Amino acid sequence: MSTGTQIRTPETGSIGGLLEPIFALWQHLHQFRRLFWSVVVIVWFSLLLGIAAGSLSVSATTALIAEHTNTTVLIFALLVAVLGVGLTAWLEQWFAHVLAYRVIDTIRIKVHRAIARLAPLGLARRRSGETVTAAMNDTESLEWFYAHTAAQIVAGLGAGVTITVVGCLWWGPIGLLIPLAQLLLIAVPLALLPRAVRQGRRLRAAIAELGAEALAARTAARETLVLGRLGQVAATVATGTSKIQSARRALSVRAGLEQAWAETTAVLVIVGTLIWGSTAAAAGTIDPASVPTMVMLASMSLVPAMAVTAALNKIGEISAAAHRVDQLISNKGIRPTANPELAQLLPSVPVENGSICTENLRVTYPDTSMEVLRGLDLQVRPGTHVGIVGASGAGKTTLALVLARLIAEDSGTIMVDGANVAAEDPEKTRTRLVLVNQHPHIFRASVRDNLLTPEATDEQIWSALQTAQIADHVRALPEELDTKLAEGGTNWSGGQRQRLGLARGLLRDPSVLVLDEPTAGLDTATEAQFLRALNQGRAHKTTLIITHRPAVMDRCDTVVFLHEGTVADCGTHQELLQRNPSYRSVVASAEDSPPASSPLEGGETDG
Ligand SMILES: Nc1ncnc2c1ncn2[C@@H]1O[C@H](COP(=O)(O)OP(=O)(O)OP(=O)(O)O)[C@@H](O)[C@H]1O
Repeated sequence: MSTGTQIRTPETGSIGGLLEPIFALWQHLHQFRRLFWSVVVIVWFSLLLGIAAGSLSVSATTALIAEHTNTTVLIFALLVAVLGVGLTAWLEQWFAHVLAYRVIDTIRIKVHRAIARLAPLGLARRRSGETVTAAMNDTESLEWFYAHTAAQIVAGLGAGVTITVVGCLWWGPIGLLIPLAQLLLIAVPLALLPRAVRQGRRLRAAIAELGAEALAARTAARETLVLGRLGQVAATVATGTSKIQSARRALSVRAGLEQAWAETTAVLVIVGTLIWGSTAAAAGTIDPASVPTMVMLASMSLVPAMAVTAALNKIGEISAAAHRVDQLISNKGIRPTANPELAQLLPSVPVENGSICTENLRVTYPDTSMEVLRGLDLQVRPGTHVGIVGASGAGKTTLALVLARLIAEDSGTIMVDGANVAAEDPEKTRTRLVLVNQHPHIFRASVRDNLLTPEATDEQIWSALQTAQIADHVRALPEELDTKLAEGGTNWSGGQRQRLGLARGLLRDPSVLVLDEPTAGLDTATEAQFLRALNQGRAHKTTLIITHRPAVMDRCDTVVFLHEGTVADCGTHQELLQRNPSYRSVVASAEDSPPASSPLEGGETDG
């Protein structure tokens, strides 16, 4: 079963593939750079204080055993260092998480904006649900980077350099062994980074795929049962789960190896220092009392590298999640925006409420090369009811989407009410031109709230419900307009949901109403009543009706016949039937096919 998930996750991992998403993550930090550097300083202090506390504890113990006079100073310094460790640990947790939550909040907003940009494409391809599942999981997993990785790597490297400098000042050139030991410690995690990236991508892709499958199984629950595909769904879920398990297993094996290497290296460094210190003490080159401190310092000098290793351990998975989020955020979709310069260049034309004019309109969907609208010229006179007819794939819905400014044109002009829509905010155009989908979304809210026009009076609401042929049904509900609907409108039939969607559009009373297959879920009698009511309710107002139903075509003032993204013909239904054989065959095939109905998911059609 394919997921249709929007985000691609290449299987190959490389340092370039790792660095690009990590760089994108750094960019999100820019806005919070002060907080970030505060965390770096806190972690840096925390690491150094830890090293100091460890070393001081050994020095103090040695001094106590040797009954030196300066033990009080050492014990006091140790206490300060221990308190410092506690304080910085607390501050690190606090500040690092504040930083992480703030950055994640901004990413979440960017993800939501990206989804809003892509949703109109999702309307046509019904894939936004998968995108949301993947994007939200991936975004959450970035918390680890901002809270436990980014500042820790920078501070770890900084503390490593500090220790090296101190070591060199103290022991001379022998201090240069410290960075060598640190490099040795992080050598394996660094060498395994490309593998970590590959494993991370495999895991994130498997998680997203399973999420998408779960969503698809929920959406297609009825088809699954009716067509006896329950076993297949279970098998798909089992395959997805085992893919996640195998990806996690590979990841743990690698992470375990890195950890084992780090710990072995640390032990080797400690043992090496002990042997060297004891030999030097025996030879009388150094004070034997300084050997324990030296060993402790050697082990503590690896703490920053340990911190870097721990952070590198997760970096592959983080990079994969970042890659997916970045792909989503940077996808521009084809959402139109206003061009204010155009507004100044264009001569002001008289406003004709309800007029539509397109010239040489061209639209191509992203990630495809096929032009869907190919130089479409359309003229709609104000106050007319116009049918948009064409074979499946002719571009009817695409025309509706571009008119409603949900997707952008490649080129060409669109004038609505005499105004060039490219020059104005799409939101403004949508106050004058309202699109009603064939499958409207029903919110978990009252009928009234579902109409999405809070300022409407009860009288206006009932009139819209009446025109949409749903008033009787609402009147029969226990609390009429205040009756709560289930999420997705699952306690209503498909036809009822569709009529509620129609009422939404009618209530807005725009100068242009675009209806996508408004009667597809209605029986013939209800369709006739609806068309009569629509003619009365929107007399002298422009209505574009995308339809496959001959009865609707016949009621329209004009029918625009689309063929392969252009206007092939235009006239009344009867005129087109007489003169256009292609139109005749489209109408004939519509008559032959059973009435289109709403999807089975979550409700039944009453058509
Ligand atoms: N989001 C999308 N991405 C890529 N191609 C798309 C997308 N939506 C639609 N298309 C393609 O654009 C063409 C026109 O689709 P459109 O939905 O506008 O046709 P239509 O005339 O409304 O068809 P129908 O009567 O079957 O609903 C089709 O070939 C379709 O595959």
